[in-house]
Amino acid sequence: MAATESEKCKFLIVGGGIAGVTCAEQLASQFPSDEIILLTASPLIKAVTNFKQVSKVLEDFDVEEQPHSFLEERNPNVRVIQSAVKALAADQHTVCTEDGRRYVYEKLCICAGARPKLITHGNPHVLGIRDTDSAQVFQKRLSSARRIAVVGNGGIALELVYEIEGCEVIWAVKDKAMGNTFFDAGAAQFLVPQLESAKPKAPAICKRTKYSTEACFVLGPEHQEQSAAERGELGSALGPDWHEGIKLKGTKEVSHKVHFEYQCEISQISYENTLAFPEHGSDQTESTADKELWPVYIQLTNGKTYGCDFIVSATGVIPNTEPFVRGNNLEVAEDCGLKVNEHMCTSEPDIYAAGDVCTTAWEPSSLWQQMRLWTQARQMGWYAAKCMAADTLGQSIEMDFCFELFAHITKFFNHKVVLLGKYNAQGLGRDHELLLRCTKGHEYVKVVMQRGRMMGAVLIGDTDLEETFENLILNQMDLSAYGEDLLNPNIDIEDYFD
Ligand SMILES: Cc1cc2nc3c(=O)[nH]c(=O)nc-3n(C[C@H](O)[C@H](O)[C@H](O)COP(=O)(O)OP(=O)(O)OC[C@H]3O[C@@H](n4cnc5c(N)ncnc54)[C@H](O)[C@@H]3O)c2cc1C
Ligand SMILES: NC(=O)C1=CN([C@@H]2O[C@H](COP(=O)(O)OP(=O)(O)OC[C@H]3O[C@@H](n4cnc5c(N)ncnc54)[C@H](O)[C@@H]3O)[C@@H](O)[C@H]2O)C=CC1
Repeated sequence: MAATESEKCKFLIVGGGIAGVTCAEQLASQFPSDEIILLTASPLIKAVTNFKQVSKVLEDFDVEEQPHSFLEERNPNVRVIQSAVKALAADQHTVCTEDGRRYVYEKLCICAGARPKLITHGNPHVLGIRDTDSAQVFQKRLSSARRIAVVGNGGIALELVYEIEGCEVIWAVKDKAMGNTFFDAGAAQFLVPQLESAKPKAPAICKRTKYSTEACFVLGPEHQEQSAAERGELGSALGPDWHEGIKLKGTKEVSHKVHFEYQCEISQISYENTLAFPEHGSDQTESTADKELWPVYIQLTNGKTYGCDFIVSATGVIPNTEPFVRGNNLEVAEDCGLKVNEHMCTSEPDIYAAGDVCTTAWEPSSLWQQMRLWTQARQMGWYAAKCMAADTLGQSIEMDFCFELFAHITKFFNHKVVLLGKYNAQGLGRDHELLLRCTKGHEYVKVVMQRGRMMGAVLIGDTDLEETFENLILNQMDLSAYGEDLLNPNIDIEDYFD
């Protein structure tokens, strides 16, 4: 195709992450005689394999990072083109890519994901982790580090502070307890002792989504200092177990050495040898009183200062919307995601969005909330394809059942973690109560009840309760009569409700 030529297609998908690939595959199976074009900025795509519906809403699947040919071989009517979208003209149904090509679509699904929302940009001492490339840069910098600072209190920070060995970690946490996006102070208290002991030799086996990559963790010279994101390239997001097989080790002979600084943020960053911060502002802990020189210094809002080798900003994500929003009437939410309605449609005709790039703007079920996670990226990609197909065929479609109940299975600090419904009583106001069961080092079970109904649960450890609780939350049965017996370990709760 000549550089100025346009190519027409019925379905155009942008993004080779889970959302885009799932959307393309679903459309390919529904429209076997139409070509589906998938445009992606990244050289590899994410393929979902071994998908199993474990229960009504819990899913289990593997994710593999694969070359484009893998998707084309699985779906002969999908063509993958590696080129980043530079502009969208929604009124002309046209997308332009960085290599000067134009694609005229009938229906477009934007699945461009997100990138780290760093505390500051352009600072070589502040790293974000998103894709294989940025993980490689992090690993390389860590290998020569004595002390790093981690800022943020969500998924990435939780994983890092547990996985890093041989390096002191200063963890600046905005909240009163760690892990605020996933659990409450009680669960945090249950998990903290894991940081004070050495990591077990073998990781706990936890049946849940697995991640593997074809790309090996060997750095080319061009990757040594800068991540692809810093070079303006956009890779797709890592997922569960991304750190397995990578050595996350610094220069010291320690297992875990995490120093918590709660309820504070970084207020200032200063560079090599400048020692810009008055020492009287620091407390005289081992960490702050030392006279070692560091490449970078952080000042916290609690007045303390620390020197470190670099800082990891694990402070959430920002959706990749710029090339799509410019010049169009796409509505954008407060978190910068493309707003989508209950049919995954944006505010522009024939444009859909799914995964991390979008923000759900429909009235959600009382037991569901959006979180930028793998499972939701897959579900949205799949459902967006169903909606695109229904609109093309003039059919109606109902919201998929997966949006009825929030469900997430993951692993933190070598424990299986299951989150269901309003697991942190999100939006329930004061009108709720919590039931707790905890065996130190073994399991932590928290149930959120409202007017006798189960609204959510946090299950840490091998509790085996997820399916039963999923059912109890979904059927909204009045459980007042059972009281605290709901969590009585001597009662087989499954028999109760059979
Ligand atoms: C370190 C890390 C660990 C995680 N761990 C978990 C976990 O344990 N469990 C979990 O559920 N979730 C986890 N997540 C979140 C999960 O990975 C994401 O929510 C999910 O992968 C998002 O998928 P996506 O397809 O929406 O976006 P992405 O995977 O980001 O894919 C976006 C795609 O769009 C392409 N793209 C972007 N802009 C353009 C453009 N202009 N033109 C063309 N292509 C473009 C990119 O190249 C990429 O292929 C983790 C995330 C990170 C960063
Ligand atoms: N096991 C899992 O399910 C995992 C999921 N993920 C996902 O990957 C994505 C990226 O992960 P994270 O960056 O950890 O995002 P996150 O959204 O999970 O957490 C961001 C954290 O940063 C804090 N924060 C925001 N701005 C801050 C600031 N200026 N100073 C201090 N703290 C600040 C927030 O309060 C929050 O605690 C998320 O969508 C997350 O859900 C990541 C790792 C593991």
